[in-house]
Amino acid sequence: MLKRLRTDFRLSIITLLGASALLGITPFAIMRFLQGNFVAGSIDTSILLSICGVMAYAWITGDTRRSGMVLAVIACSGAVAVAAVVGEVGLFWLYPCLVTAFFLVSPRIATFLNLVSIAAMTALGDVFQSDVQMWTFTATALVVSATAFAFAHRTDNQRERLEHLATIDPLTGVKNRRSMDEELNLAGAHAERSGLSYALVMLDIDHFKKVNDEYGHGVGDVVLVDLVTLIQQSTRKSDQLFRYGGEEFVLLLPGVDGAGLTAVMNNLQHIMRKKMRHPGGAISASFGVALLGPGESIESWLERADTALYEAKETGRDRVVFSDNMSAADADVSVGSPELAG
Ligand SMILES: Nc1nc2c(ncn2[C@@H]2O[C@H](COP(=O)(O)OP(=O)(O)OP(=O)(O)O)[C@@H](O)[C@H]2O)c(=O)[nH]1
Repeated sequence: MLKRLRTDFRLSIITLLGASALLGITPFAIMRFLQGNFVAGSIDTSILLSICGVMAYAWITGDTRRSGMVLAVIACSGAVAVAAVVGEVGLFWLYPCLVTAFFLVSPRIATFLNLVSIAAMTALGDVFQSDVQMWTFTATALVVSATAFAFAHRTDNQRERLEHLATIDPLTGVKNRRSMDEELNLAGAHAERSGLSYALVMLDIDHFKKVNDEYGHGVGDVVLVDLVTLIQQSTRKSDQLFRYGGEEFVLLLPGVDGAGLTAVMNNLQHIMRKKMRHPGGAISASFGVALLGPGESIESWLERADTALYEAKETGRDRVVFSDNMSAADADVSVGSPELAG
């Protein structure tokens, strides 16, 4: 439970808001019933129950996006309703609700909710003792909203930037190994649910060290970027390329097997041979290919592709080797040879 609170920011805000609502609104609900103000007491009770319901929904389903949205709407509309019933003292509740909305939904939606709530409050002219009080309230509420927006917008940008830094390889712009682990797990779960076939291609540039040694790291970097561009141009949009490390890449291909996979690999190798160049001439790559087997773990899948790549390197480079788990018939290659013509 504590781990979920630590790792899920929105869930922690929903829980904090729920706990604050329980502690902060309950005494007011009781007091209003005791004072005979049943309308205000009922509104407080409804807000309390709704917040508790949303909090329970968020914990059970993990859907904090929807829960956050509902909670932000409940908080803002609840504050307006309370002010409409109890008058001036109810105004103060809107301030925390305006700020909280920015923690629960996107800055744009929170701003919209803020403006609607402030406009609704201002429209309830009876709540205010004077015009000066009304405009003071409107101005201060707008200042609170604008400040909260600026803060939330900046935080969102920083979060996106951090996410980018943590998941994207800065040289080539493709996803890094960390993202790959997540995507492979998703692919495994999807394959189990839907039965869709997934192929994994591990590829490694041949004699890349020579390129670096002879022409410098700058030229090596250009070769890496060219390789990524070439693969992305030669594969489908749904295929995903990851930088596994150094000059090694992983290509995840959904929905291909058998003859289709053989054709994809033939095509890729053909294009690489034709177009991959460095100042000293052509550049080749070796490929290890594995199809995800039924019930197979991601680790075993990766290991089979890696073993196939190792075999491609050991048997001369510039070739494609299918993992031996893939039958020759599926791969549309001759029986007894797991590799395509090198
Ligand atoms: N330019 C550049 N080189 C890199 C980068 N990352 C790793 N390398 C280099 O890639 C080379 C990999 O060398 P090796 O592992 O010996 O592989 P190889 O020379 O391609 O040999 P084989 O794979 O056996 O064909 C090393 O020289 C690394 O310095 C990078 O981001 N940029």
